[in-house]
Amino acid sequence: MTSNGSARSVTVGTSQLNYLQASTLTANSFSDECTEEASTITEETTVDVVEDEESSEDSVDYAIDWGPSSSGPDLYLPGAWGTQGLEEHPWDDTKRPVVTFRNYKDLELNQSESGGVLSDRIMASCSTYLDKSPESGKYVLCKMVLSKKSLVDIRVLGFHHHIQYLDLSWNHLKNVEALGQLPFLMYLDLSHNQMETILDFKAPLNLTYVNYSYNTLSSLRDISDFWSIVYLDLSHNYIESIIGLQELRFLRHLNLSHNAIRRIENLNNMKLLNLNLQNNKIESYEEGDDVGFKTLNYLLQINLDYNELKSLKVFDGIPTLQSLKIRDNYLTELMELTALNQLNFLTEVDFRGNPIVDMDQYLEVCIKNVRRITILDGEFVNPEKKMAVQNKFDPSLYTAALKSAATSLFLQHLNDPVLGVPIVPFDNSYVPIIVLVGTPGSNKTKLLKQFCELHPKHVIMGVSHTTRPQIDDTEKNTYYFTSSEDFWQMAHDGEFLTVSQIFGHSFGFSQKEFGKTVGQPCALVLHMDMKGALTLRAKNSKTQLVLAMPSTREIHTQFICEKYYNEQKNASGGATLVVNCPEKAQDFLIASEYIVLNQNTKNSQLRGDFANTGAPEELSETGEEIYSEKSSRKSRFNTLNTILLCYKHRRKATSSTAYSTYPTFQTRAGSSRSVTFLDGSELNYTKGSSISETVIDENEPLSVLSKTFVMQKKEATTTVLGAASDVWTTQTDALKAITTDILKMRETYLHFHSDNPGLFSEVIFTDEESTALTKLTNLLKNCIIRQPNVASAYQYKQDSAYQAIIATRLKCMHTEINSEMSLGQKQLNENKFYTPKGRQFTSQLKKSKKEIIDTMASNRKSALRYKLPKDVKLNRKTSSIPSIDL
Ligand SMILES: Nc1ncnc2c1ncn2[C@@H]1O[C@H](COP(=O)(O)OP(=O)(O)OP(=O)(O)O)[C@@H](O)[C@H]1O
Repeated sequence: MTSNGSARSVTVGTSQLNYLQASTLTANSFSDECTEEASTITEETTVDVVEDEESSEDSVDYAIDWGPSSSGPDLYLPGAWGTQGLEEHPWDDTKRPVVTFRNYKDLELNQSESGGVLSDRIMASCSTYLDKSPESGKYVLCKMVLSKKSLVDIRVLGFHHHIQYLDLSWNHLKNVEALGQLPFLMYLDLSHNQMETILDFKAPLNLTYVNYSYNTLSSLRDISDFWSIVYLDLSHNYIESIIGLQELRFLRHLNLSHNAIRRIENLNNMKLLNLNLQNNKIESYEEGDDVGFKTLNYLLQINLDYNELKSLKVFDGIPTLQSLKIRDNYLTELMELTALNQLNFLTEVDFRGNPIVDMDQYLEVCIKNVRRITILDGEFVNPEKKMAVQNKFDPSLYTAALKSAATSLFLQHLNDPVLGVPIVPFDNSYVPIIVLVGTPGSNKTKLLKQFCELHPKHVIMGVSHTTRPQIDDTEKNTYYFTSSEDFWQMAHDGEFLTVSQIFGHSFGFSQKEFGKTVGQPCALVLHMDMKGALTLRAKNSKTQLVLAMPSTREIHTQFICEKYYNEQKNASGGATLVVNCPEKAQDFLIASEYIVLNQNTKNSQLRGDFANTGAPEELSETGEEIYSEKSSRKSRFNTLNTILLCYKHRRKATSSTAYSTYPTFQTRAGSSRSVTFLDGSELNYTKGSSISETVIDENEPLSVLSKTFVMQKKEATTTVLGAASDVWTTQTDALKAITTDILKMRETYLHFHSDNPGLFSEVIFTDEESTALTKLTNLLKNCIIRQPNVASAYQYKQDSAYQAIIATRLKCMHTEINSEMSLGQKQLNENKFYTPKGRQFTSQLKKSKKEIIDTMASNRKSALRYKLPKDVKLNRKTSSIPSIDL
């Protein structure tokens, strides 16, 4: 025997060889030739066996180390029959005793063998290890590597029904019916053949590995008979659609790459771990029962490289996904990445070769949406980068608060303090501050008011500024209701200590408001969200935080419902249109001009920027729309008692049946109008017709109860924007959404509390009022009494140092005024102010005036920057602590 490995001689006992011979003969019906050869081996015959490190493809002889005391039937062979499936590499030749009777290369092929007919001779030289037959208990050949043998006819395999492992790759096979007689077949490699049909033979009992890659399959069929398959490779074929695989409930690895598949379909409920669909023609995501990756609840890896995908929506419902490869597709929208933000286990994504990769902020958006990302486009994502992105888009409560504190400090420093206003440095304040911290809708405002009424002498309620509209008169003293412009002007002027955004509105607590407790023996009590409270805390560590929440989720939900929705009055429900109104609401018209409402609409309110969203009073002769104050949308809706609500306020919404009877704007009797929708379709309507389609997009969300629609007017055409299905929602849905938001916030706050022990001085339940008020009172006592220098803060205005500063500033101003006056006097003397004719300014005067203004400005600046002279010392008197009777 020849070999290409290192040869060694082993003495094999007769009984062993007889056994080998016998078992192989009985089990495999070897040819006579083979039998003869085996029977010529007698006692003490020396057989060449080979240790070979190369693959078994060349069917080299392998050694069997029988061991000194081993005898035939009692031989121990690892991996007894049926256990192979449990091992990692069940047919790994390097771990097992392997047998081959002859070397394939030594065979002189006869005519039929050369023609591609598989014979026992070839099989004997290509078989490898033994295993015990479950039928006879004798050892039989189980592994057959028949790769690259130019095979066309493998019918002889039908006589070897113990084969478990069969490698038939790189042959010319078209028909494999004979495999139907191998009931124990587990591993089948038929890659690189000419197969046109998939698994066209009787299903073995436990086939687990199937490789049909590089064949000519153009379609699939129902292969549910082969239910035991775990690994299925169908790559490099011509398959156009995925069918017939759904019943393979043990299938874990499916390779369909390099085919002509256009749709991801018929994969529902499969337990795949690994799916390779690269190099196909998958284009778009379609909605449907059997399309997409629905209910693939085990999937870990998907490869969709080199397809034609434009959207990532298809990945929405794969909770377990860890790796997503989608190179060289047509992704052009960064927004698409938001589809991945629910995939909590996704750690590796590859978008190389897509247009989005070249977009600004690609990296940030990726990192933001794939929160656990570790490998992006083949490169490790640096944790610092991740942290930076997280701080930018989704900072932790602490980070957000610190950023906000830093911003407000920065703004304060940019702005000179206003002269004469006693601005108390917040960070050095001794004024006790108690902040009730909680989510919106937790009823803390009510509790706060009760607390202030309980201790009118010792508690001052801090009033914040807000851009949200006032709901009713009870809110009069709760906030300073401010326009957005004024609010942000104040913010930029550094007047706020905190700024928070809640449900699209801004809330700020001003330095000035804080100053109002100066000189009073009181504590300042206010309510805020967590970010605002932490900002105050960051600036003044003496701020006492109190977590104020309803005691249970159920009660919290109930409070939210009471606050944001009046269910009693909402008799008949109604559709809510979430309209995203652009800043210039005037550009929009509300479609249903007249809305007939039922009786229950007394509390309907118009909110938002609709004041000028008027429908035209009438049309002029030339078709122009004429507006008047009377026709403004606000007055119209007020008179008609229509329900138009800002979605973002979501409060006191009273719904009722609303009938849209007229289209948007008044058309002259009998005349008709047309509206062009997004998809280009047109809607014609005349006076009296009702319109039920709706849409809109962008910026501020508004709700419109009743089916109405909003359009953008552009000269002659009126276009309806957006897509109706996206924006319509019922009022109940809107309430659900806000409840979910707030309850989520509740969880975050509670976690924050448990993660930061000691941060909150007290926790109170807003639904247990008397206990809560007692706790607050005790806290108040502690706050006020334990402030050692409380009195000196109250004496601030009497502080001589403070007076010295003010005096100096006044002196500077005085100098400034004097210098202005003398300059004016000088010019007056020089007669530069007036023309001979009288009271008209000359250009020279204007110039002089400018000079005066400039001088004034620079004087004022220097006056304001005046620092405390070194010899003036702050002399805080520590007077006795005011008596507090609580
Ligand atoms: N200056 C501020 N900074 C930060 N958050 C603030 C500020 N003023 C008010 N808030 C918070 O804004 C949120 C919304 O205010 P709003 O008045 O709408 O609340 P609410 O729903 O009435 O609250 P509650 O039901 O707890 O009384 C509340 O959580 C409130 O505490």
